[in-house]
Amino acid sequence: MTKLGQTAVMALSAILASALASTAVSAASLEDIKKSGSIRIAVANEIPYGYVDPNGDAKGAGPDVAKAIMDKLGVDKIEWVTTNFSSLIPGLQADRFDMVAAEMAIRPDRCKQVLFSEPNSSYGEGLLVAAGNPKGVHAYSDFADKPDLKVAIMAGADQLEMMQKLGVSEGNLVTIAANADAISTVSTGRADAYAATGLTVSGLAGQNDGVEVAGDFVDPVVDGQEVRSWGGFTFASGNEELRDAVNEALAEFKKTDDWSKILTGYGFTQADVDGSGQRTTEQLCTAG
Ligand SMILES: CC1=N[C@H](C(=O)O)[C@@H](O)CN1
Repeated sequence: MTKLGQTAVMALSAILASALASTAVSAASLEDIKKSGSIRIAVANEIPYGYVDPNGDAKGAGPDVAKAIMDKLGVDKIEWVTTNFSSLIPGLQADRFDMVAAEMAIRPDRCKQVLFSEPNSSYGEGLLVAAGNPKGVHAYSDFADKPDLKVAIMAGADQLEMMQKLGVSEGNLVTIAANADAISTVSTGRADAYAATGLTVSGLAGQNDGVEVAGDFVDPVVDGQEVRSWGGFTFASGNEELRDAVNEALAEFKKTDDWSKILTGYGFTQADVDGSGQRTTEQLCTAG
């Protein structure tokens, strides 16, 4: 390329970069939120983490704690947004909402894309199977050991990485768009089980007689450790002020009985509640 050509290409790249920068969306700041008295918070309709019930009321460990936090911050109005789990991070990045209250697991790959509060919860894994567990599935590793078995996972959820680490091949994975699709996927035999958190699975099993929680469940061991997740509130990168204000209010609220009552009221065990304080977000974001 001639020198003139190179200069033209560089000039064009600079124009493109500045055009892209000017269209980049920036999240509502803590100041904006306090001034308007209103915040947009997303959930992924997953009982008991975050969901909007048929009356339009937001419920779950994330929303109930978020309501208490917003009260402390003097934010009167919460506009609840429901979206698929896989759209939570892109939605924050596109400024569709200011915060996520889905108890999304704090993981290093996600910490590179968004900000997390300190943990609000901790939880383990489970399996949803068809009534009577016709294939006798009891562990995530079954899907690696018995190649004819298929397991459903929700798009964007961390069970994908667990299955990959356990050696489950792509062909044995059935990806569903939303948690609500799990019941039909499992009861019709499209997949032999749905892998999700233990509480997600019991929430679904309680909704339909065609499915049940796999009994004698063997907790998955990945990278030599039994899988445990720590859920937190999520914010767009750059929105540290909002994250810090939420962290401050959360730390205070976690000292109260109201906080633990919210969690146990949604089925979290005392070990889940106590476990939430056993990791910091920094530790979880930098875990190997
Ligand atoms: C609350 C929750 N946690 C996991 C995750 O963060 O990927 C998934 O199981 C989806 N739902």
